[in-house]
Amino acid sequence: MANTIKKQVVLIVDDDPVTRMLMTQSLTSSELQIVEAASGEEAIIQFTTHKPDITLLDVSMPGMNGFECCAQLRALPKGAECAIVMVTALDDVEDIEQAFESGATDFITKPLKWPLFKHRVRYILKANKTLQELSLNKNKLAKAQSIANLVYWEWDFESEFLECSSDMFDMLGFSKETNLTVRTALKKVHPDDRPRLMMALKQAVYEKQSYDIEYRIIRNDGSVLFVNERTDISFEYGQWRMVGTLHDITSRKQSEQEITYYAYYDTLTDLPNRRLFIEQLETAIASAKRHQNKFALMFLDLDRFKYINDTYGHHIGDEVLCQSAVRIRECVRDSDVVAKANYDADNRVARLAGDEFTVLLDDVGRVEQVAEIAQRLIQAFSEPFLISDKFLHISISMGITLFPDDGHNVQTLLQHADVAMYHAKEKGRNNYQFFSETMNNYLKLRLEMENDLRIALAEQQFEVFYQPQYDAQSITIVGVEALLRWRHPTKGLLTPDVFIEVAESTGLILSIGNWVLMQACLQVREWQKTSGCAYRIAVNLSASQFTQSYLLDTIKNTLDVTDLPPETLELEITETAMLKDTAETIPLLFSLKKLGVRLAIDDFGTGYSSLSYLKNFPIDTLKIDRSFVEEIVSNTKDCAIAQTIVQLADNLQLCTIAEGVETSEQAEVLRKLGCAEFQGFFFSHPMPAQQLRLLLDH
Ligand SMILES: Nc1nc2c(ncn2[C@@H]2O[C@@H]3COP(=O)(O)O[C@H]4[C@@H](O)[C@H](n5cnc6c(=O)[nH]c(N)nc65)O[C@@H]4COP(=O)(O)O[C@H]3[C@H]2O)c(=O)[nH]1
Repeated sequence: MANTIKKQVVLIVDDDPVTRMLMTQSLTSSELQIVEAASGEEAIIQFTTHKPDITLLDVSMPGMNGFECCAQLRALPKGAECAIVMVTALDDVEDIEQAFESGATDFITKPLKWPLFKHRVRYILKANKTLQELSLNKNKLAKAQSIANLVYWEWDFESEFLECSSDMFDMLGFSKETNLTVRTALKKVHPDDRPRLMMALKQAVYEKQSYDIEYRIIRNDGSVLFVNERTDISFEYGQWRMVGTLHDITSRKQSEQEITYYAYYDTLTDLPNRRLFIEQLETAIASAKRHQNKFALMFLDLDRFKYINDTYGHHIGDEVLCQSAVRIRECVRDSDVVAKANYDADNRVARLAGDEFTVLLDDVGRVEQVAEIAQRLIQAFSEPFLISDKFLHISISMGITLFPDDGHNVQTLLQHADVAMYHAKEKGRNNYQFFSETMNNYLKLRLEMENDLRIALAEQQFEVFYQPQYDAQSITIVGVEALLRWRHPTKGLLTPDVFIEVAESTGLILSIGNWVLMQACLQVREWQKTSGCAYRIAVNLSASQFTQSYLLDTIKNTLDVTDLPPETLELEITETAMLKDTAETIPLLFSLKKLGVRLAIDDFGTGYSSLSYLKNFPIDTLKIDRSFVEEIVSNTKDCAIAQTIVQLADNLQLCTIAEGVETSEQAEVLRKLGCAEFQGFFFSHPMPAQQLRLLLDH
């Protein structure tokens, strides 16, 4: 392909044809295209058509003179980029000044020196091209800088003024006319960042060390701009100078802050999350070690939160968490302990997960102070939460550990606070507990037990024992109570008092309970079939089994599978379980009753003893608790209570069965009181199925 170099265009404007001709002759070459105009008016037309690179413009022409023409050419498109050289015969200073004022690039005087003329024109063309390229590059640079949010400045160390790009005035909030000095620019820097920048500047001036730092600028409207300043120091033309760029990194900083927020804060409550809390705890440990002081860690858990979430839905649950966060914060904000340590109280509270919160109290002098705050927190939750027109009562259980007394590292402190919190839950919730080593051992045992229970279930280490229940008059067996036993591989045969509570709290009781139910029904059905007697089987239901929505289906299914006559199955439920949530339990009791099974209240007299519920509930039997039977012979009060229970049962046409009958005297008193049935060691201990079969056979 031919290499076509674009010719540069020269416009010659002169009313004298001879001058035009001579100029053309002098300039004619393969690189230049010559265009002529005989007047200012024609020059405008030619200029618009050819867009020349240089215009040689005669000053004195009839009509529009050279100055006027020059001014008009400059206003045309591309007019600013063309070199306009005034050709004047008048070697007069005023003319020259007027020429520049009207926008001329240069001037040549007549008479023209022809050997020099073409060199002069070529030189001006070249210079103009370089200038244009320079201006183009400058524009490109300015554009690039503006895209990159970059401004620049220059400082020659000796002067106090800064030379800067126009965008820098905007960035700092100065008008473009401002004579910007280092001092005035520094005033815009955030006071916290200023000393750092001044230090860098000093090193630059005295040690010629360039710098690269980030700092904040406060703009006139108060908004904060984050900038990154990079500098370069050089020695040029006998002078030290420093060039710097300022990069607006505000959006990057904001993104960084956002990322940090998501990484370190809980978006629901705005509290520090687990990660930030662990870092704070580490810092607290390091600081307490350095200053040899104490701090406290509180571990809070909302009581019944799961219930609220399940009952009212997650949006209410979330609101509870938010309001709880506010209450905890408020309590801690007022705390003298936190104020004393000059820490940001808001950051002392964290949300670890779900309904678990922590509070760090620094520089604790006396443990009593911590107890006061704990009490204040408990108090703060005594007021109900108002959420979506509902008043919800939520309490907290709290475990407290102290550094260094209860642990030296994050893990131990947290673990022990958790143990203490667990203990608070066990103590009936809505309270706080300080950690103690005994507590720890106890909980370790519990954990072991929980583990063993799972194994027991998987490896079928459970057994059902049966204790006969006798008719008080005939002393014949009318039924049996199924009682769970655990044949532990190392600890031997265990009774429920050792493990039932752990099974309850871990939920394992559900699987265990279902297993007992099935096992007992199968067994008693077999006895019924072989003996032809309608023996009754009493099975204990734990509170959690009783609140399971599928209890009814479980019972139905067990009856179906075992073919047991429903009226021979008696479900023993404690008073407490039955009265926990009567809105739910009453319909359930009626549904169970509809299946035909019998219902007994276990340990009657030890719970609420609210007699009013008896007439509302479809109950068949009251079991007189062992505690009343124990001293029934010697203690008149116990005897009176037993009597009242029997009379009450009679009035309501319920059956009574006395538990824990150990002596014939007790049996005698109870018989006289009118108690219908007996169960106790005096008659028979709980025993394995094979053993009981022998008893039944007799
Ligand atoms: N001192 C004394 N005690 C007597 C006498 N007669 C019977 N007992 C004991 O009294 C308890 C009666 O059972 P409970 O009140 O339902 O109390 C039961 C019941 O609440 C619970 N339990 C037992 N088996 C199960 C089960 O399968 N599921 C559930 N949820 N709980 C069970 O464990 C509790 C304790 O059961 P056990 O240790 O088997 O203890 C049994 C029995 O061995 C006596 O004359 N003197």
